[in-house]
Formats: sequence, C-alpha cells, structure tokens
Amino acid sequence: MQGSTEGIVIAIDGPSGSGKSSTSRGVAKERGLRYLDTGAMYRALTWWMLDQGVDVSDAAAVAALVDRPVLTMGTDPDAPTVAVDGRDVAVEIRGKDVTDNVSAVSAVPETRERLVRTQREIIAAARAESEGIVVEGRDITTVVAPEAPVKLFLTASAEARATRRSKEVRTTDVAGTQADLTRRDALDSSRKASPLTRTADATELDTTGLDLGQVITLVVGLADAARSTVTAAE
Ligand SMILES: Nc1ncnc2c1ncn2[C@@H]1O[C@H](COP(=O)(O)OP(=O)(O)OP(=O)(O)O)[C@@H](O)[C@H]1O
Ligand SMILES: Nc1ccn([C@H]2C[C@H](O)[C@@H](COP(=O)(O)O)O2)c(=O)n1
Repeated sequence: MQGSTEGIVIAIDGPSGSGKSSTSRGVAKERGLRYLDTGAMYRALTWWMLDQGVDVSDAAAVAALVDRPVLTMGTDPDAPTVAVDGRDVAVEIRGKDVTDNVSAVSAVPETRERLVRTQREIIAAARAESEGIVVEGRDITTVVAPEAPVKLFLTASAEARATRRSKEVRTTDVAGTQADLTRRDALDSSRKASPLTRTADATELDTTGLDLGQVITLVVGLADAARSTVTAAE
C-alpha cells in the first residue's frame, strides 16, 4: 500500500474508446493531480518507427531500435504534451497510419520494457513532486502500477464506444469505427506481452449509460475514499 507522504496513483485500464483519457484528465483536473496517457507513448514510438521506414511487422527490427527516440511527456491535465526527439507529435500520433500499426509495435516485449521503465520514472517523479497522478492505458493496473490504491477497469458496450468515437472524429461510419475499435481490442487482448486484462482487484466501471461528468464524479469519489483510508491507516 502506498503512503500519504507521497502522491496517490490512480490506475485506469480498459478497451479502446471506453473513456479512459477523458475520465483521467477530468479526475486529475478536479483533484490537482498529474495525468499520463500511456497510449500516447506507444503511439509516439510507432510514429517514430514509421517515420524511420521501419517495417513494424518485423518484431526484431522494432526491438533493435526502441531505445533510440527520446520521448518527452507533459503531464499537465490541462495541456498534456507528447514529443519525440523534441518534436511535438500530438497531431501525428492520432493519424490512421499510427492507429493501424500501434498494436504491432505494442506487442513487442522490448517496446513494453522500454516504455514501462519510462512510465514508472514519470510516476515516481509525479508522486514526489505533486499530489499524485492518474495513469491510463492497457497494463497500468496489472504491470505498471499494480500497487496503486485505486485500480479501475473502464468499459462500455462496443456500440456506445463506437458512437462516442464517431462523434469525436465527426464520421457517420459508426459500423466502420466499431470494426476498428474491435480489431484493436482483439490484438491488444490476445498478445503475449502484457495483454489487456482485468485483475480481480480492479473495480470494473461500465459507463455505457453514464455521461462523462457522472463517471468523473464516481472516480473522484473512489480516489477521495482511498486517500482518506491511507491517511487514517498512518
Ligand atoms: N461517459 C461518457 N459518455 C459519453 N461520452 C464519453 C464518455 N466517456 C468518454 N466519452 C467520449 O468518448 C470518446 C472516447 O473517449 P476517450 O478518448 O476518453 O477514450 P479512451 O478509452 O481513452 O480511448 P483510446 O483507448 O482509444 O485512447 C471521447 O470523445 C470522449 O469525450
Ligand atoms: N498501457 C498501454 C497503452 C496503450 N497500449 C497500446 C495499445 C493501444 O491500441 C495503443 C494506443 O492506445 P490508445 O491511444 O488507444 O489508448 O497503444 C498498450 O499496449 N499499453
């Protein structure tokens, strides 16, 4: 269990489009915490590989280069940033090319070793310097921060997720959007290295019938309860 002298860690996992980023940012803003989007880190590494002309279906080629690019993550929930070798790639990492290839890069064990190491460094710095951090991704509750006092597995029906994402990217092709989310979930859940899974001690929160404000309020409540439990125990 984490002590109150250091900031809290709130770990959130879940499938694509379940609301991890929006919820995490909202909670971090409400409680003055830092925010880390680990998916953006996998996307940034994928962008760099593609930019270098690396064949990302070749795991050995990806593994040989994972330590090359310098990733810099800004953890202010009001303005999170992601840079590769000093270049802001916030827009580029949301492109179709990166989205189509990020699961392949994420499945390479060396990719995960490198990024998990960096994520733990960012978490440790945030805990030392602030009230704590909300971290979201696919393996935060299981691998990156299994000791976090708040562990959530966010879900929503595939239809709800596709409808939300279609609205966000302004497409009427909800079926196509759903197929893309489902394809990525299948890859991320079936890979050998740290697949997306819910552990027994993570609270599952199905947000299908809830709006974003309601989800944020629920998670803030869980975070406040965890903080007061840790403080009372010391
Ligand atoms: N509870 C909710 N109700 C309605 N819309 C929501 C809710 N939660 C998130 N959204 C919206 O759904 C879309 C997807 O949310 P978000 O990007 O936070 O999901 P994610 O799990 O981080 O996705 P990814 O894993 O693909 O990065 C966004 O447009 C967001 O505003
Ligand atoms: N902790 C994480 C975070 C992300 N990934 C991979 C798998 C996702 O498909 C991809 C992009 O993430 P998103 O921006 O959709 O949250 O990155 C992972 O393997 N582990």
